[in-house]
Amino acid sequence: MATYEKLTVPASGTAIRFEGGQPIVPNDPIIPFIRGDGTGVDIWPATQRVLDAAVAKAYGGERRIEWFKVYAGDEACELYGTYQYLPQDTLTAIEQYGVAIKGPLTTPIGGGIRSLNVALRQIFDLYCCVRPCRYYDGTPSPHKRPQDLDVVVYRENTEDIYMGIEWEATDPVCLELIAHLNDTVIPANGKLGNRRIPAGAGIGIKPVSKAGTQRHVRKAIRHALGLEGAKRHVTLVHKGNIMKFTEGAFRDWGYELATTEFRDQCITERESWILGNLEEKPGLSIEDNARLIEPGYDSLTPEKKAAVDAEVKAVIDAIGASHGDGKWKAMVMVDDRIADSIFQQIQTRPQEYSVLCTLNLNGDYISDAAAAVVGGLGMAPGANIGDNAAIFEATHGTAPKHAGLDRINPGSVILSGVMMLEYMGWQEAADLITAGISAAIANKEVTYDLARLMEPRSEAVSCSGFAEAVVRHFGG
Ligand SMILES: NC(=O)C1=CN([C@@H]2O[C@H](COP(=O)(O)OP(=O)(O)OC[C@H]3O[C@@H](n4cnc5c(N)ncnc54)[C@H](OP(=O)(O)O)[C@@H]3O)[C@@H](O)[C@H]2O)C=CC1
Ligand SMILES: O=C(O)CCC(=O)C(=O)O
Ligand SMILES: [Mg+2]
Repeated sequence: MATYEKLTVPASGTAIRFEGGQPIVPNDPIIPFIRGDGTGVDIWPATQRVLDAAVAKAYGGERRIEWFKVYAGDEACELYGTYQYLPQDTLTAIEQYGVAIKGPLTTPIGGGIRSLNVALRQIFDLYCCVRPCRYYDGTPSPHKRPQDLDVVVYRENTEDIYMGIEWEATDPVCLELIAHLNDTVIPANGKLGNRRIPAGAGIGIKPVSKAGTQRHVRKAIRHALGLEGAKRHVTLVHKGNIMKFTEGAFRDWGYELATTEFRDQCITERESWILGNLEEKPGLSIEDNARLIEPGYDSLTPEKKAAVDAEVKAVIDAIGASHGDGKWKAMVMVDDRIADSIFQQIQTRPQEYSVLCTLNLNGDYISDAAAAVVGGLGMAPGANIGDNAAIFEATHGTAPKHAGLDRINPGSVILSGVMMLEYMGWQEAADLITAGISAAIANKEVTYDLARLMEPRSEAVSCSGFAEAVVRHFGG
């Protein structure tokens, strides 16, 4: 039995345990929660109110959540002492109970502590950050057709520059590292010419591993396998043209996984072109097929032409029988897009995308951008999922200027709670909340962020008022 310095475990309730990466959920799970900094004081109570009411209504007392208050951020320092931002008690509780939910936590810019949010993801190896972005009818949006965007951002959560391995420009270790790189490592590479890291630079390291990439892509593909029609689609989003051995490798390792472990269930975009061309023109030669899939084929060098020809032949030989004759159309399509391009495409051609599988930093940016399309950060939920734990949290931060005013939109944390209920298999309670949110919005009972976008502008309800509206509208 775990011991706690300052926490009191709920008198009743049972721990969720994990088997083979899946949660085994009792009827009375103990769930640790972190209130959060800034607007956490507003959005957490609103969320708890909605989750409890939904569980009570859905299961009539047969199931209930036993909330276990744990501390992080400013609140933790008040209870545990200065600089105790992430006490061991909190880590022990999350480890013991497995599924937790949190409000946002402040991270200072530049110096000061490193992100507690990122630390929690790393400590519990929550390698997938899952952030769905879909439109709720009636939500005002700056976009003409926000309903066309329905994507899930799968953001790798433990690697990339978010690992926080970096050195300040004035740190003697940084100076030593730069000297070593400039004098030994860069010249030894042979391809870096006379490039030098400028004096006075800070240094950050961007690790991206094959194992880290593939366990993440695996979850993204499994997610797509549960979808239907054109939504069975995973896009590997990267900046591999510039960062070839990190972002480019992410793409390559993603395709490798799709075409080995998921070979029977996946088709890549290029493979689909090759098989599609053959279906349209059954006698098509290898060379003509190659010409159709490779823009500028006729201007390529003989070696490059031969490589495209070989690719076409290899695809037809390997999967022509298993995936051809249109069978590939029912499979998960795996393609890739360069990250800057995806930012414009989710605005100009949102209906073409479904699961956006990204590295850590790209996913951070894209999840905020996608949220903006469907009405802003007030409706942007998220989950951090690993094999032995999961922590649910909104995409947004602490929004400090709104803290304590009972006006911020609690929708993102409430929807993160919906994701938690779904993860636990409590779909009936989750559905009540989704219906309640949809109806509250349709009824224009919304917080300031959505009210100011409504035309005509509507009267805003408070944060707690929105929670009450959601509960009132559980029936839809
Ligand atoms: N996972 C986490 O805990 C995260 C923590 N952070 C941290 O939060 C702090 C503040 O970050 P900041 O850059 O200001 O970003 P925030 O996401 O906290 O807020 C930026 C703006 O987004 C809008 N917004 C945010 N949340 C909501 C909401 N629930 N409802 C409606 N609108 C919302 C508000 O816009 P407006 O005022 O125009 O209405 C707000 O001023 C930083 O310390 C940052 O590191 C940031 C992201 C995630
Ligand atoms: O941890 C933080 O302060 C910011 C994290 C963030 O922006 C995110 O997870 O989306
Ligand atoms: Mg972010």
